[in-house]
Amino acid sequence: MVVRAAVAGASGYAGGELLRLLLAHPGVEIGALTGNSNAGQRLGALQPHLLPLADRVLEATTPEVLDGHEVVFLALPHGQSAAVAERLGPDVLVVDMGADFRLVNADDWTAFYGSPHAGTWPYGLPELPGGRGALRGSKRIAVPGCYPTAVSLALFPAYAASLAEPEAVIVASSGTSGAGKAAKPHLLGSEVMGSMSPYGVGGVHRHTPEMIQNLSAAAGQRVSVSFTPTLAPMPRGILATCSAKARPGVSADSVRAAYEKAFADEPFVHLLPEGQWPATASVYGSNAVQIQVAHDAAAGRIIAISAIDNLAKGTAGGAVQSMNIALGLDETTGLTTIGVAP
Ligand SMILES: NC(=O)C1=CN([C@@H]2O[C@H](COP(=O)(O)OP(=O)(O)OC[C@H]3O[C@@H](n4cnc5c(N)ncnc54)[C@H](OP(=O)(O)O)[C@@H]3O)[C@@H](O)[C@H]2O)C=CC1
Ligand SMILES: CC(=O)N[C@@H](CCC(=O)OP(=O)(O)O)C(=O)O
Repeated sequence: MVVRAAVAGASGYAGGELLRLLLAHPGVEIGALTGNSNAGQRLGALQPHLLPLADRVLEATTPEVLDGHEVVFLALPHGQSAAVAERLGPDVLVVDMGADFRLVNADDWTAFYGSPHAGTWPYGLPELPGGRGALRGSKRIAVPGCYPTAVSLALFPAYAASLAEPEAVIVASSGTSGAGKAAKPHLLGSEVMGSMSPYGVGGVHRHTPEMIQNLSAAAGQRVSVSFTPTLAPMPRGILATCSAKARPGVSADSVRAAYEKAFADEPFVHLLPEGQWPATASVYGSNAVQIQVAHDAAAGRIIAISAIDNLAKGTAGGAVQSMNIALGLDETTGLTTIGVAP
């Protein structure tokens, strides 16, 4: 089976990474490529690493250009997907890499994104409890945010096994590509190089409600989340350090056993051997997730650390993995766990 896939937002970072993966996917033929301000440009001028597509010209992002494909990926700024998606037919598999359809609670959407809620689609994080069932045969997929991917995978086993109190504290560092290609003053090279800095502090980052949604579903009760993102001087990668108070009676052995059970059959999530720690360099360019967990007995806390590539498992790789499940393909088709090092 070969499906024809269009990519909206092909000039951006997420769209570019998606095309890199789709070029190596045996079940996908690349159809229309669209942009916004760059419509009419050669892709080679914008994504020079995608040599086989260098002479393709970006079209405008319209439903007419995107319709007629079996799969349409939307790699657009949040708030832009809904108007396009609603004009695509019900038989088209639409995979939204933006935030528009991730949240269940409309009030959360409005509070963090400041616009009316477009709706909720099946959530593209297959590793979560019940995750694959929601995606099989679906024609609509909401790809998770990059931080919620890293954080939810690091902490859901502790909540699913009732090992942690319902309050989580998370500090996560992201590479600069997480913010997209558009120029922003705090992302100038001279601001970022050789420095790390926090942003979105105090419960205001828009990924916070998404983390609460995922962890609360795993726990079966509301989990509060204190999330502090930091910017790291690297192009890609997220390292999420997550901790929660351990419930009475929890031991290092019970924590380890819960994580081993959660990830035993996962093709992309690797619980590292004890004593080895996740590193963004190890997952660079791959769909792999590295996780390690420890029980800090003195502090009475569980510490779970994850590393992902924000553009791979954190968006484009996660999108392809979920597309594979929706289409009934092997989940790993076209995806690698092999990183690039050093
Ligand atoms: N970067 C990352 O690590 C992650 C990104 N995402 C999500 O993926 C989506 C794309 O992000 P990213 O690639 O980083 O962003 P970029 O800024 O790099 O790319 C944005 C893309 O959207 C297009 N675009 C901009 N404005 C509009 C508009 N009004 N209508 C239609 N198209 C428009 C741009 O086209 P043009 O260049 O032609 O103007 C470009 O192709 C976002 O929703 C983002 O949140 C999700 C997880 C991680
Ligand atoms: C480093 C950096 O700025 N990262 C971005 C990640 C957000 C992102 O891409 O998420 P969505 O998919 O939800 O838009 C940020 O914190 O805003």
